[in-house]
Amino acid sequence: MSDISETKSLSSFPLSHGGSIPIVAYGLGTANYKSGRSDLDKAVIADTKTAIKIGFTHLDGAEVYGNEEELGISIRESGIPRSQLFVTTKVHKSISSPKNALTTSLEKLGTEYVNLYLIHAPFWDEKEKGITIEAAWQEMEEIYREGRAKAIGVSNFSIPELKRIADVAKIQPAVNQIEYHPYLQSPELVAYHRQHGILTAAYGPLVPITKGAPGPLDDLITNLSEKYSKSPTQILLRWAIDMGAVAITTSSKEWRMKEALEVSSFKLDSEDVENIRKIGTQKQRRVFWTKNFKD
Ligand SMILES: NC(=O)C1=CN([C@@H]2O[C@H](COP(=O)(O)OP(=O)(O)OC[C@H]3O[C@@H](n4cnc5c(N)ncnc54)[C@H](O)[C@@H]3O)[C@@H](O)[C@H]2O)C=CC1
Ligand SMILES: O=CCc1c[nH]c2ccccc12
Repeated sequence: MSDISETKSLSSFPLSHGGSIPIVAYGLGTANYKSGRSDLDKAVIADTKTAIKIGFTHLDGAEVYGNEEELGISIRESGIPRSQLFVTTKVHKSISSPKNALTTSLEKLGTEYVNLYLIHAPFWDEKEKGITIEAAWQEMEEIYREGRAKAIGVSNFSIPELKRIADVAKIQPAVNQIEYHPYLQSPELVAYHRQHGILTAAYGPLVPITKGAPGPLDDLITNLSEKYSKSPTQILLRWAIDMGAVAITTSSKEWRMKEALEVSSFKLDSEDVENIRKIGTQKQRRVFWTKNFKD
């Protein structure tokens, strides 16, 4: 992770594959995902266009969210040049061939490249899908060399899975997108990221005030909210960023989107970052992919 002192007033973090990644992302995967429908979801388009209009430049999509077409339309209709946006998508269902999967995703997105392409999760049956983690990563590297992804990475990978990649990689992952918040700090994994130049991207950053509430941080978050005149949401998003992670959040409400974007304009004092970290360790809560992780 980046050094905490370096994050002051930054709106992006550098990526090991070149370029930079905005510190806050708008996610299309929880509130927005589309299940089993073939028609366009107009609400997703409206919400995503609002997100782009008010200033989100980092958009977090995935094959399995079923809304890459909606994301593509939102980008085109936003009027913001593609070069000013940072678009992520991920492969999971079609992991048998990441290269073919990306071809389909790019068609749906209506763009020639993504800024970041991720293997969504290491949880697949290698015999059934006919591909190992090592072979999947080698295809990801080809995608990077082709220029169809400006950076490549993974999501939900643990240290043993990252080591399997490290053993064969010519290009190490730039990012591991994981569930990360004060109640799920995965310190060994995050230390591994730091040692190997992998940026942590945090999904579920608000778990302590959503599915993880109530909890030991409740009083501290209320106090810090008063101290900084910022909402509990902003305190938690900023905590993730001040720990060196990109914060991926979502909402269909414009005021919540604005609230999230405003976290670029302040920074928590280091003792407050540390207090949240310390008190957060009193509770452990994983919300996503709970059947797959062995911990
Ligand atoms: N790679 C992966 O496996 C995963 C990736 N993601 C990505 O991360 C994005 C964000 O994930 P989330 O966990 O939804 O993010 P999150 O932890 O930021 O939660 C967002 C939700 O919290 C609500 N919220 C905000 N402030 C609140 C408050 N004060 N009280 C109560 N509710 C509040 C919002 O309205 C929204 O519904 C997804 O859309 C997706 O793009 C999410 C899960 C897994
Ligand atoms: O990425 C977030 C979790 C997730 C995994 N598969 C799906 C499918 C649809 C929405 C979210 C997710």
